[in-house]
Amino acid sequence: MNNKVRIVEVGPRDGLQNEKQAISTATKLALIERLAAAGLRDIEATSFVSPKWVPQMADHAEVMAGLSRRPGVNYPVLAPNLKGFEAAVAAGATEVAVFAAASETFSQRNINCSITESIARFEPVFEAARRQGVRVRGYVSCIVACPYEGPVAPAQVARVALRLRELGSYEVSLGDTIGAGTPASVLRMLEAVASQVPVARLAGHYHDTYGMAVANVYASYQFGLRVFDSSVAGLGGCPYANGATGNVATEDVVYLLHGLGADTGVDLDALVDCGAWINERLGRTSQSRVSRALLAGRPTAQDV
Ligand SMILES: CC(C)(COP(=O)([O-])OP(=O)([O-])OC[C@H]1O[C@@H](n2cnc3c(N)ncnc32)[C@H](O)[C@@H]1OP(=O)([O-])[O-])[C@@H](O)C(=O)NCCC(=O)NCCSC(=O)C[C@@](C)(O)CC(=O)[O-]
Repeated sequence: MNNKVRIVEVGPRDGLQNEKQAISTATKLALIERLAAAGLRDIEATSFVSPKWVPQMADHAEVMAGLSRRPGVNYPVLAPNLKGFEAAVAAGATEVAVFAAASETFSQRNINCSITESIARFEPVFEAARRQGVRVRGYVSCIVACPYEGPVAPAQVARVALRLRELGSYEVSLGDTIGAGTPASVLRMLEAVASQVPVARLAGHYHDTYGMAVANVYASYQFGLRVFDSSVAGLGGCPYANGATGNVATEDVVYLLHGLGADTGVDLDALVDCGAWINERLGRTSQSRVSRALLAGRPTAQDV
């Protein structure tokens, strides 16, 4: 079986979008550059959403203008509608991500419209993207549970994922937004989604609120997924769920996958240094267990 895994690093976007403190554009760019130097080839750089809704991403055009754009590295951005798409492309984006939810209430709170309305807003984005040769990724949030509605039916996740795929998403990323999933609930969801969308077109995007994210990555890898979203040092949080933590830490995903014999192309030591650097900048402690262990000089599975 294919052992190549693509990691989509979402730290500069999902990880930073909820940070209340001011983070300079220079710091964001330095983070992106360090991630690229550590071997990440897909780095979600920013989002072209309303600065009234997400002030931390208001410098999206400056971030895009300042990228060093290493060959072979993609810098996708979020775009919730045509306005965001046009601004993203004008800023030099060659890949965008639209984001829907499997829960009506979450859709309303996150993007101020119903699921059906969100799909209608995405249609012109896909059309424009096709004309301009821009790749589009689709996200589905609340793939296991919604902070307002509780458990979400796997069939509903499959419906939204299929619609995003039919519209032209090259890949659909499945977001456990509040990190409530367990391998059992994630696998139930994956079985439903995989009956509509090929596994090779799916990505796992798991938050770590309940400490289950690495287990969910493992279960999904065994199921056949080969693309995972993660955030260096586990940066992030969710504004819609009290106490929700960030994405699964990239360091933990890389350590897990390398232990399974998978090839991520990521240099774990350089990634750990990058995580330590951004944590120091933000005054945070790492959410990555692997990073904490390595920085404390503990032996790795390769040593013992
Ligand atoms: C989607 C909207 C814009 C709708 O917001 P709205 O208020 O319904 O939009 P509107 O079309 O009525 O426009 C209202 C104002 O927003 C402006 N506007 C309209 N569109 C844009 C745009 N693209 N960029 C900049 N400005 C925009 C528009 O020009 C207007 O400006 P005004 O006339 O009041 O000055 C808003 O709800 C929004 O920006 N929401 C932010 C959502 C967000 O970024 N959430 C976090 C990312 S999703 C996520 O984290 C989950 C994920 C992907 O990681 C997966 C997972 O873990 O589940």
